[in-house]
Amino acid sequence: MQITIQNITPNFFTPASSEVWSKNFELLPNSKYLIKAVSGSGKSSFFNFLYGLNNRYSGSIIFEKTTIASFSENDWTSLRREKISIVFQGLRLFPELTALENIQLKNTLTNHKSETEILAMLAQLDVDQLAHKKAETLSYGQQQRVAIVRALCQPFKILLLDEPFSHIDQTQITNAVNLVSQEVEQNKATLIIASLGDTYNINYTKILLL
Ligand SMILES: Nc1ncnc2c1ncn2[C@@H]1O[C@H](COP(=O)(O)OP(=O)(O)OP(=O)(O)O)[C@@H](O)[C@H]1O
Repeated sequence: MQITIQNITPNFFTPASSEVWSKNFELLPNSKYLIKAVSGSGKSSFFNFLYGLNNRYSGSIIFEKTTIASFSENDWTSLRREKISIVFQGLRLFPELTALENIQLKNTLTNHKSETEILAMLAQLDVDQLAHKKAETLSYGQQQRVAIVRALCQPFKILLLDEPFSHIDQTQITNAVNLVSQEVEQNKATLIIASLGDTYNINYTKILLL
């Protein structure tokens, strides 16, 4: 899904000059982007704008030909079920549910993956043995890997990952990047990763400094 950004600026803080704020640019389907940000420069705010959780900005964000400011809550619900997926910086797993229950809660909305496929993805990130453990008992790096798998358990045209690998070791980052890349290509999606510095060895269409 093509995303057109037209001159957006947050209303609740004054951002420093960057390649995102107050600029016009497009994010293309089948492409990978890195938002390389300084802490506090607004990358989580930018993701919240794209995910429809915050509309306190001037300018326009356009999905294909429609400005997202015109979407109703119902529009957002169906977009978040079938078109746009996210790993939040804070993950937002349900602590009392197991890793697998967290994933299935999302997956059952569209029955996107079978349980066998979900367990295979968890195995690819070396957390399959934790499938039946409560999320709150997992380390942050293990929770990150569960949240990544959860985000892949729906159809999507846009995948937003906010510092998704910050607590994961290099071997597992490589495995996670491979899994994410494979799913992004299958979905012909736009991948947008935010990071404070690491580039994760991904061949980006463009790196934007924020
Ligand atoms: N609800 C809010 N009300 C007022 N100011 C806010 C709000 N949310 C964020 N801010 C401010 O907006 C700026 C950007 O915050 P944001 O969380 O988007 O940054 P970030 O780049 O993701 O930071 P980090 O990398 O440290 O997580 C900060 O100055 C923050 O204090």
